[in-house]
Amino acid sequence: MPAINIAIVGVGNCASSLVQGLSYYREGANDTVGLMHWDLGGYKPTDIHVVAAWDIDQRKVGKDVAEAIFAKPNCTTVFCETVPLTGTKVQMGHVLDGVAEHMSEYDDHRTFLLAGEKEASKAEVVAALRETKTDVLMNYLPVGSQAASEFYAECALEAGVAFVNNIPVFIASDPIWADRFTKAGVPIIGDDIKAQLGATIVHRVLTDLFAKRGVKLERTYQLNTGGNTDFLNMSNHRRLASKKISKTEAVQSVAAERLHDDNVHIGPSDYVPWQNDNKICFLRMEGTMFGGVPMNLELRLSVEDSPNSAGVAIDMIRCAKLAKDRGLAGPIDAASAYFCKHPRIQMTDDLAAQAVDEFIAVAAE
Ligand SMILES: O=P(O)(O)OC[C@H]1O[C@@H](O)[C@H](O)[C@@H](O)[C@@H]1O
Repeated sequence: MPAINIAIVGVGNCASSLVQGLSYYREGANDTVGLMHWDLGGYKPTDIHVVAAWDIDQRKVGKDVAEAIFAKPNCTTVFCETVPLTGTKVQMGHVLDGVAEHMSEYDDHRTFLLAGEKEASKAEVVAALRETKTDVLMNYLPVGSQAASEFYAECALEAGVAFVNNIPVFIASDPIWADRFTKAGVPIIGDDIKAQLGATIVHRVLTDLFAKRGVKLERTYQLNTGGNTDFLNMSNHRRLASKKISKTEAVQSVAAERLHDDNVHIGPSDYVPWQNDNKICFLRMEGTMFGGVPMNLELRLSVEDSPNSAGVAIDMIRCAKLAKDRGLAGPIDAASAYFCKHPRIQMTDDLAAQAVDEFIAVAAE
């Protein structure tokens, strides 16, 4: 199998976990533990190589990706200390609204923004994608980066590179963008990555269970706290809107009956700096069961957010490459439904898992 060349936009915690994972699995340790697929349609994690990367933070720009992933403000757990140099240097990106809160507003770090460093133009990004023979572009910009995500989506379209939209900005699920990818012959998977065993999938599976067992879900909340830049960004409500829509729709879409807005509260709830990349989710579900008798369920989930995302990203990359190999274009619906919170077409996670397996089997033929 040939290699899969990926480019990364936004060398934050999620990118750090992904790149660490590529080394972790390359070293042969724990071959398959923590993966949904070791061999996905003939592609293994060891086939993935980072060939281009963009960021806008001086602490990362100019460094090899293997070093930039450990630069501040990244704070995720280091589970692979020795990541060999990739030979790929982080380039200055295009800023627009793709700037994290800690750099834009109440900010000690503004100086780290590369004043004087020329921003990458669209032509330069497209040329770099072509020169490096990038197969898949991973969008890891901060939540709320609408314009910047659209800029890189445009670059992917022009370069004919598959686009994986990990963030809650609506591109794969937006009919106009979906149509543009279809017409350009370019596959896209998105929107908003659903963590391996995160708040969304747990909440969805339990909501589906209520539906299947005939228990009427009356009220629910999902409160999340964390201390990474994602949570810091989301303390700015302007950047939060699409994230709340994405997370809420992910749960509403599997409920037997849509809950009234007053009875569902799902969102990032608070920024707790000392938590760093540890995310804690508090979940409550209230229902009515046999005989109209009430019940409730409470759950607390504690996860390291970024490895939890990387465990899914490693499969999205390979599905995007399989789609590209097969000449598929536009949103890849099975993969988007299984791996993302806000796909164009929602499915239960059981059906989505089955649809992904079928997609892999057909795509690999
Ligand atoms: O735990 P959930 O609800 O699946 O959400 C997790 C993911 O949500 C994404 O929006 C974040 O950018 C990721 O950092 C995170 O891993």
